[in-house]
Amino acid sequence: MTTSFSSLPIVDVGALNNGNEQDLASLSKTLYSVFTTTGFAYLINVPFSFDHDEIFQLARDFFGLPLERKMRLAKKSFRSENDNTYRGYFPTQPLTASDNLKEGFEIGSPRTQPVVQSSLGSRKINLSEPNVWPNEAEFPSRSRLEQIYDELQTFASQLLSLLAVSLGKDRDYFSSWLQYSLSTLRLLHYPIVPQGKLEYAKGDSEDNSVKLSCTPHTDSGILTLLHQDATPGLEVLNASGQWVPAPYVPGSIIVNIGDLMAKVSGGRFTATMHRVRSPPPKSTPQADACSRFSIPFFFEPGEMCIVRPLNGGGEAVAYGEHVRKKMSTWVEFQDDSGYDTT
Ligand SMILES: O=C(O)CCC(=O)C(=O)O
Ligand SMILES: [Fe+2]
Repeated sequence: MTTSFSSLPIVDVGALNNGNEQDLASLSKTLYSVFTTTGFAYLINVPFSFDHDEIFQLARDFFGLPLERKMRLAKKSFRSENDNTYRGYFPTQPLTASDNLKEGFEIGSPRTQPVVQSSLGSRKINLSEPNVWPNEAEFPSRSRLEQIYDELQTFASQLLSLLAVSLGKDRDYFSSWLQYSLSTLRLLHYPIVPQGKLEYAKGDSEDNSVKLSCTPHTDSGILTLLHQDATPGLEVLNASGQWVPAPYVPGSIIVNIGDLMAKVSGGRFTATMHRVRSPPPKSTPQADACSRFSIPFFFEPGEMCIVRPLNGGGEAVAYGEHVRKKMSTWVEFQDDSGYDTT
């Protein structure tokens, strides 16, 4: 259960670099405490070869491509002649999702994954399909993004080991989950919403004039590592029903628990609801436009990984089934021929 927190805790993960056993044990306890209360935290001293500026420059480079080039990478639901169903680009959908106004580019594992035929059947979405990329000349950063994917996967796996220990298991308890992991690195861009097109959040008792670019949700997987830029917007729901802002803290990333890990922990860890407010509109035509970029990394097990609560209660489910069920609520998997061409 979440608590009535008023800000997110900041956790120093430097112990993962120094490898000191006592520090690691203490970090494991801290993570347990955070994930059983807020479900969300800032992490500092993260062990990456890239910094904030570099990763957001890559996102700006991608979204700066002409729409027609990005649409060549669009998922089949947006461009029927394309083969990719799960990885690739999705455009903004102002007609069906004006309170979810975002474009995105999604990358799975850089390594080829075996297609799980038995789970594919007649289904439209192939969770294990290869990535699609712009050509090298228009976007030379493919290998850098693949490297970033791998670094995020390694770091998330280290956190998972600490979570296993915090739940009374061996460090390697969840390792088998990660064969053919479906983790997704998602570049996101929330454009400025033109005045007059702003959608109001429904049933928001706290403030009826909230404009959203990403509706309230929990993430599906094990945990999410989020890079966000300095444009505010992310808000996290506390136990009192208040939306607590979670703006960028310089040098940090955010971590939050997904549904899967909440389930496996028998409800001890909490998958906390969050949403994103629309970037503020330009106050005058001369004012600087300040659209928002964010880069979540959804850390996920393999499609066939069987997930069951550690305490033995509840039903066992294959992760692929869990994620397919959840997908029906994701805006980028709802067809919309009226994608934004502006
Ligand atoms: O943009 C953000 O800050 C959060 C995005 C998010 O929650 C998501 O994509 O699941
Ligand atoms: Fe999310």
